[in-house]
Amino acid sequence: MSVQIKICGIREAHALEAVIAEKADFGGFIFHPPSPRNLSLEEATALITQAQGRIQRVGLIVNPGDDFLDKLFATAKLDALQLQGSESPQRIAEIRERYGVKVWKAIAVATKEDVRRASDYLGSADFILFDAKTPPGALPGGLGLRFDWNLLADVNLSVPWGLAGGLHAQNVAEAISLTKAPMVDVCSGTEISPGMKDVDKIAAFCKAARSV
Ligand SMILES: O=C(O)c1ccccc1NCC(=O)[C@H](O)[C@H](O)COP(=O)(O)O
Repeated sequence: MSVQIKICGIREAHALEAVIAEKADFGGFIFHPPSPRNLSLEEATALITQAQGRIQRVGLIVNPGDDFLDKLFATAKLDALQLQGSESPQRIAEIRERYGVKVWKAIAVATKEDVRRASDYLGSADFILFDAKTPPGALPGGLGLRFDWNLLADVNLSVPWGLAGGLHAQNVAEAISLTKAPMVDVCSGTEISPGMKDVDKIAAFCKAARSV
């Protein structure tokens, strides 16, 4: 089976059309006000409706409270929620149960110990995304930083997983060959500047990921 692809940080209708045209598997929509890719509920609802039945829609959020999630799920129909903060396995189980949505957990990786932390989420998360750990005080993702892919050499999880962090068209094939990641996630590697997607970079990334 070929690698699955998620293009994250979609903000514009034409970028979403490009992601769908390239047959990416997942489109990511970010709800995090400090991010240059942040969407209002209104903006997100338009994109999520445009994407319905054409690509799986993943909402990305950091340590969300129920107030925000209640509003989000009242307006937007997401296929999965990606949690990028310090959410505990208990909180993930709670969100899954309360909203009846698949929950992905992003694990911030700098060391082997970080990779081992993924096992804490088996039984609560539906999907594990290994992403690069970012510096204290910085955004928890979308910075184009990568980690040592060798840290994933013996990953063997009972849930699906993916690789993120600093991927782009020029390195994604090597990353897949080395890690055997079944899914790759990219944000800044498909942009000309933070939050501005580029259709040629989206196409090049998808082509390179499928070349392995
Ligand atoms: O992208 C953001 O702005 C962002 C903000 C807050 C939390 C997470 C964020 N992105 C997470 C992603 O899923 C990215 O695709 C992932 O971190 C990889 O980003 P990049 O290294 O830029 O490809």
